[in-house]
Amino acid sequence: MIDRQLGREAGKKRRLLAAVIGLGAGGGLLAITQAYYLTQVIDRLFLSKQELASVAGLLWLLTAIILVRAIVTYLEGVLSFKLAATIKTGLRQRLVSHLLGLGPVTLAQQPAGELINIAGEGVEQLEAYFAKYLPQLVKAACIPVCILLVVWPLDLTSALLLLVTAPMIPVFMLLIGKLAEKQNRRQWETLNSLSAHFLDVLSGLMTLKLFGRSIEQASIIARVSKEFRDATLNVLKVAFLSALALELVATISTALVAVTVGLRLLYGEIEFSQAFFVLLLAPEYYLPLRLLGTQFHAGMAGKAAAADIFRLLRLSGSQAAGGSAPLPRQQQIALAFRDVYAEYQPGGRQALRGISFSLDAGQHLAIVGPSGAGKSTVAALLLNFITPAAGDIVVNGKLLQGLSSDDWLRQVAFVPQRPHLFQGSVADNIRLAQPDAALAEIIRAAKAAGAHDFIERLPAGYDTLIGEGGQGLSGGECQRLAIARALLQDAPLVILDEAARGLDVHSQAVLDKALARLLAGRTAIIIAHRLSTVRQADKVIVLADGQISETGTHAELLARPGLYWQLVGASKGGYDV
Ligand SMILES: Nc1ncnc2c1ncn2[C@@H]1O[C@H](COP(=O)(O)OP(=O)(O)OP(=O)(O)O)[C@@H](O)[C@H]1O
Repeated sequence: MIDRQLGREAGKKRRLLAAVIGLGAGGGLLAITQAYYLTQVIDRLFLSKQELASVAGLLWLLTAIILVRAIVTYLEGVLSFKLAATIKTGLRQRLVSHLLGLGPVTLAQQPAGELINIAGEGVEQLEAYFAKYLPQLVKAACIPVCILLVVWPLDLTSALLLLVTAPMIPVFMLLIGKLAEKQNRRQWETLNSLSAHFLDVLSGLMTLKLFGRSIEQASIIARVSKEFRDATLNVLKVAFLSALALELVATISTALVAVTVGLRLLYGEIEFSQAFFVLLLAPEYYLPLRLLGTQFHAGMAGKAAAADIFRLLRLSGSQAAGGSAPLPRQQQIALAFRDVYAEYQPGGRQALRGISFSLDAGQHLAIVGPSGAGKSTVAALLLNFITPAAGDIVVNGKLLQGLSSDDWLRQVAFVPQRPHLFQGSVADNIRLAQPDAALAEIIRAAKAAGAHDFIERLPAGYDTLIGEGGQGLSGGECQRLAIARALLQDAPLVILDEAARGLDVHSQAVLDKALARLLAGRTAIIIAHRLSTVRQADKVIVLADGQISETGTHAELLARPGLYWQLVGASKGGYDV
């Protein structure tokens, strides 16, 4: 009935949990006390015909008990929501930092819509589990036992009736529990798939429109939505059915106690005060069990979401953890790959097989090769997105695996083909590389990146909002912003994934100048797509199927009829792969 992992989470907040349990049990004891004093008041007033004044003390006590009971119920509600909120916040923070720690490669393998749903709606589902289901479960375990202990010495027949009928409720719950769990799981999975599909369609809308497939996708979303509606209706059906059955069991059981007590009262086998006390306690006895039945489904929904939350928390990533050796800021960086192998899944296809090369400080290396040859994997290794499966990467004589990842990544500027612009101002997007940079430094970097002029033309200059929901920028403009970021970072190693094609002559000339400023005096690894870039590189390596097929300068490579010669020849001297 308690999910082990969620139980462990609650156990971490022992004090709050104990307070919630204490208040719940306290509320139960107060209900018994209230019933006792109410019996006393009625007995003295109506059967013993005492004056109202003689029971004034009892009435005050009764009022105080009712008041304290209300306060206890209120506090229990507040604390159980606090317990749920604390666990939810902690779990969501853990989940987000774990997902970020997995790195971009592993994260890209998970459906984004599903991740958003699990971290958002999934964690929210736990509120009902911790704030309602769990406290109710504890109350259902404590309060009936307390009432039974009170009724037993007073009236054995009623006590036996209570004892025999009570287990019917949990037994019935267990019986429908499996069905409810299955339905909740199905509903949750359908919601996950709906979110994943919707996000997929949104991000690929342009492609879908181009191929005229957007209507088809809309009907797929409609179908999944219908599945979700059906799954929700099934959950509700089970919930209504079980609530009805539980109410029925509780009502019949209460009536059974009432009838036997009434008959015995009629034949004088039991005193009025005893009978009335038992009658008042009987509904209080079944109430926690009945309420547990209604909270049960909320609990099952939380359990279904929890399974996914903990699955993600167990997921291990391919991101290199890095070592602990500090790497103070280096003026220059020399690099060497020694027989490096790489794979994206343990035991999976090898993306790089025995790569070795070295690069002196300040040298520029161009990596060329057909699609899928492993060019981006070299960059992914240097950016610690993945760990080498074998072999060593050496930075200024030290093993990269042993170096602090934060220290290392501060010294690497990465300019991807399609840089991501975050929601925020232009200045904030450039400042990403150095959060405390002054505006003057940002403008200097933007000028060197050839971005200043177009930024000035934007509606609010450096304060213009870009990214999602903001002003759109062209591909060339985005690249120049990324170069400005890299210039501001002023890192000794630059990794550049050159955009393949698409810029007009003027924009390309501006971009080339910006790149020349960025690369000057720095060690650089360039995933090259243009012949002009390869020509200027100090070294070129040609990758094919994860291995180095040739290495040399542009002139040396062109002099022999190898893969490079073929690549350049195929592009009629323009090399644009
Ligand atoms: N995230 C990933 N998960 C699994 N396999 C991957 C992943 N990224 C790349 N690969 C595989 O690794 C191999 C090398 O890919 P890589 O992206 O390094 O090639 P590339 O030369 O950069 O190609 P392109 O020029 O098309 O970008 C390919 O077989 C590819 O399918």
